[in-house]
Amino acid sequence: MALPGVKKDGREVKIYENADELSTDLADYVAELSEASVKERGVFAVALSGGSLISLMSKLCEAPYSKTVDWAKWYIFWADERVVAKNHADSNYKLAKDGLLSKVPFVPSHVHSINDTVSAEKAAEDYEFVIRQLVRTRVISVSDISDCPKFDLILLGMGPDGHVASLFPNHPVLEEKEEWVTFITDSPKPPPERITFTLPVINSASNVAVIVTGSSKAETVHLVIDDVEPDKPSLPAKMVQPTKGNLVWFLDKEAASKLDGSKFSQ
Ligand SMILES: O=C1O[C@H](COP(=O)(O)O)[C@@H](O)[C@H](O)[C@H]1O
Repeated sequence: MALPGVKKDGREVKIYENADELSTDLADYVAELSEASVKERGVFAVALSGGSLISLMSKLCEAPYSKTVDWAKWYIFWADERVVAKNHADSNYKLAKDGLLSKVPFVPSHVHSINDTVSAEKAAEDYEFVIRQLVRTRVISVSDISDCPKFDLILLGMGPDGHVASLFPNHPVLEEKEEWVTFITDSPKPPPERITFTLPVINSASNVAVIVTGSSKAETVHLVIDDVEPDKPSLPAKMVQPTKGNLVWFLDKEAASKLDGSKFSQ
């Protein structure tokens, strides 16, 4: 069960005793959104990230969710991907395949991984093309205030430097307003070549969840959520502000340890 959290500026912050409790509630949250979306639209379009997120989603592959979630209605995407072969240890697809996709009955043709045989630039272009096709057929909704895709759920992690997806601090792609998917070849965290959803796409989603654990990220969580130095250039995680969608932060106690305590009394 979450410790007392807070709802602020449309953003919900949930804090858990440990990663195990976070994982249980995250499974519940994703399963509920899946059910609501399938009821409303007949499908659930969800974008994953890599990193620690996938092991924190493991409870979704266990009972009761393994049986109750309508996996056949899921369409899977990646909010970011490293441009490496799909069987490479750095691949976000491989991470999800080993930890998630191989454990429950997803429809293989609904799993939209990147083209790993081309350059980062071409992979981003191809991925945006695939998303455009699925927006056209309404597998992915469209935002009513921009022409951006409106994913039912985008799941993000956050690095200690405040990066989300492959949007890194001070990188020019933070300014990208036209493309839905872009690429970088100079990631400060290896591997250097990556593709990533842009901020307009992330901020057009119906639901965005940022899942963060561990004390190494506590200072950045504090800077982002307590809005320290609001006038300074933003950390990428601080720029995640869905225009009309819901934003939920899932934190364990360590990641939340530097938050202003007063903000978390009910
Ligand atoms: O490089 C990446 O890092 C972030 C954060 O990873 P974490 O292991 O610190 O949670 C991840 O969300 C992103 O997808 C990945 O490519």
